[in-house]
Amino acid sequence: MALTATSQRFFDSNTSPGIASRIGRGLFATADFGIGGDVLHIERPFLAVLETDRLDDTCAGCFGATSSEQGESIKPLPCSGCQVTKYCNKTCQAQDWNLGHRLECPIFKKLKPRILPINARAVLRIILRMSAPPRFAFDPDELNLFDQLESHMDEIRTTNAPVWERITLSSMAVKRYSGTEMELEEILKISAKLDVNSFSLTTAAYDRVGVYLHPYAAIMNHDCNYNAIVGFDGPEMYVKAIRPIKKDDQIFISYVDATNRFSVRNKELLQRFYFTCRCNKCLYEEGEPLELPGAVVDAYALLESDSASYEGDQLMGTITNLTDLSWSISEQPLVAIVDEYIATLLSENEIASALSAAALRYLHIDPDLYPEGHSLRVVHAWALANIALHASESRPRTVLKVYGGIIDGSMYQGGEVSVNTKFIAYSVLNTLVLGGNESCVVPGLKETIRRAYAQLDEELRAQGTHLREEMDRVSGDWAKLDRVALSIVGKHVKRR
Ligand SMILES: C[S@@+](CC[C@H](N)C(=O)[O-])C[C@H]1O[C@@H](n2cnc3c(N)ncnc32)[C@H](O)[C@@H]1O
Repeated sequence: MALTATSQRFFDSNTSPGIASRIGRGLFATADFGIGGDVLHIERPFLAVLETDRLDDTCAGCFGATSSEQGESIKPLPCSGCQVTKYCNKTCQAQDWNLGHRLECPIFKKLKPRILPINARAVLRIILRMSAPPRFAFDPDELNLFDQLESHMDEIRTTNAPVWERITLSSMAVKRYSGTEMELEEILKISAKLDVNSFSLTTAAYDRVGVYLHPYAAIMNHDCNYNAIVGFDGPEMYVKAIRPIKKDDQIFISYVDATNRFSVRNKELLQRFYFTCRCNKCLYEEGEPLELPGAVVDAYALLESDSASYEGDQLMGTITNLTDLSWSISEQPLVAIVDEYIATLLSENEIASALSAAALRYLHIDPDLYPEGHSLRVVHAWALANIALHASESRPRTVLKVYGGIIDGSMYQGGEVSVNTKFIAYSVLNTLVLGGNESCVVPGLKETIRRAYAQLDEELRAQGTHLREEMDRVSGDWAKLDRVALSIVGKHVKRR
């Protein structure tokens, strides 16, 4: 299983594969890591393919990293051969060309205007590179690792008819369009491996743009109480420690949203990855009551429906129904409903309400759910700063609604308050950049945050505003924002 010097060129790792008790192979630390430490950094993907609906607006070489590096959005231009994939520049194009586009480009061109679905494009690329001349083929060591991955093919075939049908159809399409002599059964196995071993390819801020596979990263096992987190900076994958990891500890990531209840996590792990989790958290929570209150069942049903149809008022109603039950604000499904509420308010251009909800997440939900420096905590703080900056564009102070209700047993009247949103943004960015906490976000996002902070700092100084002298007013605004945020879930919510 050792990798030779050929493969090591493409990734840095202080890990080594080993046998994990009862769950096959796993990756183990060969050094100590502090929070934010780079457990694994893979520069060159084995496979990274865009979602079909991102092909038009996202570069298939850097996956948006060049735009965020330059601080402005770049409109990618189509490949002159197939016109299907698009690129920021020649460097991005060459990157994708060498990772397999040269092999698939004529097939995409022939199929136009039809575009194969993401899974079929991913499997096609694997098949083409497997049979390509050595110059264009996979690194032999990486391919050898890919061969060893589990496929769970029999479980998929016997227990998940819709997935099996999708895998079968896309494998048949790949066989036909690639002209490969590989047996269909072999292609089916590759498709199944992709399904159970791939990662969501995301932007640095965790928006899904495609699918990613690397057979070394795929050795990492899952634990609902994970110690490392995956992030992407364009095509580069980072795995960072979210808490201190000691040499010889096993590296665990979470394959699913670990903030979910036991039953939800387990259903997802079984349906998507075909295993029953054996981690300590699951063993401990296994006996959780199955009967959930009606409002909770309704909230889960809402989360399973199409998010494009959500409305802010409807989500606020769901939040109220859950808080009426004294449901904790850092317990699912309330956490996911608040996330959807923020996204929906932004799409409705309800910036002031989105700011209040993002403040609730920043001040009261994330600190309960994630350790300091956890990527999602940083990404949510960055979102709050951006919403506040957006609000400050129209007027310096934003009026926010306070809902009436009971907080800590005291009755609060509803009403309005106003806050200086530029100061709110500045203090969030200041904490992110100078707060002294190690963060698990990828270098590209760290740099983007640092640049935004420097720019705002310069702007405020040029206006003669010195935040140190404004501290009283800034803390006053935070106190108001806190009141606004808590009033969203006001009834019965205890302060931490
Ligand atoms: C992506 S692979 C990880 C590497 C795998 N252990 C191997 O030996 O190749 C995922 C598979 O590992 C096993 N696995 C990972 N985490 C597990 C967990 N928490 N509980 C039980 N099985 C787990 C399951 O068989 C799962 O399908």
